[in-house]
Amino acid sequence: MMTYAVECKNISKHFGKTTALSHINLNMEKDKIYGLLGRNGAGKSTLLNIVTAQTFPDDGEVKIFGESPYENGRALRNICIVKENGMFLKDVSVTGALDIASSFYNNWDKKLAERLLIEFQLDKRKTYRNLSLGMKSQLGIIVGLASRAPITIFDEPYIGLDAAGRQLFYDVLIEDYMENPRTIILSTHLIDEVSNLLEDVIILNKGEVMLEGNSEDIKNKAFYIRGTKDRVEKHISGKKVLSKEEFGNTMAVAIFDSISDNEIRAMELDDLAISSIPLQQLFIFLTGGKMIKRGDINE
Ligand SMILES: Nc1ncnc2c1ncn2[C@@H]1O[C@H](COP(=O)(O)OP(=O)(O)OP(=O)(O)O)[C@@H](O)[C@H]1O
Repeated sequence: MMTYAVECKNISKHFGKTTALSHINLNMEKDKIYGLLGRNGAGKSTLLNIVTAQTFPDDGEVKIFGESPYENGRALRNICIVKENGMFLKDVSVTGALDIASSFYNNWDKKLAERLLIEFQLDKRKTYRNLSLGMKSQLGIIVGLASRAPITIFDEPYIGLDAAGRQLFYDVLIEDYMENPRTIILSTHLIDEVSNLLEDVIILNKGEVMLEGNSEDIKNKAFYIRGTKDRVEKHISGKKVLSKEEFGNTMAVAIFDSISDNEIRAMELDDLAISSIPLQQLFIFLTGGKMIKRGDINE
């Protein structure tokens, strides 16, 4: 039987009357990059806090490489979570923070940490309290990447980081992942920026898994189709339509469904324009207010 890097079985979590997570079932494989996506309040951080044993679920079970992470130091050394703040004590210096991290993670890569300090131009002597928002993000990213932890989680890691800093993060992440594969979970709102990095996507919506799967497979089901109204309607009959707009005799629809090569050829013969929907736009269609349940999407 396959041992997953992360297994979530029927996890639910409530805060008072708020349901943060409801019956979450997920398996994440070893050595894969996952995107954990969801609107504000969807439950992403709560799920990641449960996976890293920082919060207890009300119900359900988490396993990290087959073991419960709760009060299990050995399992926790396999996980590095980088969050937007609160990573280190205020008086610790950048050097001190890296020393602490290096003693915790078995696969710590000192050279990578030093290279990133130079590339980010982060002053090693500064204490955590004196770092700017972006510098705190830089330190978190250095720790996350240099930890080489078998499960590395980035929960919105780049608050305050400029576009060049984020690009550096993505570039080093993919470069180092190719040489040292591990399970990486990226939770972010900047979907366009990371969509090419993600092998699998998990979309949480209102505490439930709305969609999960291979990102290429998902992108291959998401199309805009545009043409004369009657022809568009003929070809989309029976397909799952995410949005529909009409301009006079023209209709533009966004669909999320399997389309065969034959169907594409038939649409082209009818002069319909077909283009793919970027992941970020698909995310907006799926989570943009309308309640679409998992069962409506995953056949
Ligand atoms: N400690 C807490 N006490 C009370 N409610 C909480 C607590 N933590 C989370 N919640 C609630 O649980 C829900 C999920 O929150 P969570 O932080 O997991 O969402 P998120 O997807 O990470 O959101 P964001 O993208 O805004 O960070 C929200 O309704 C939130 O208000």
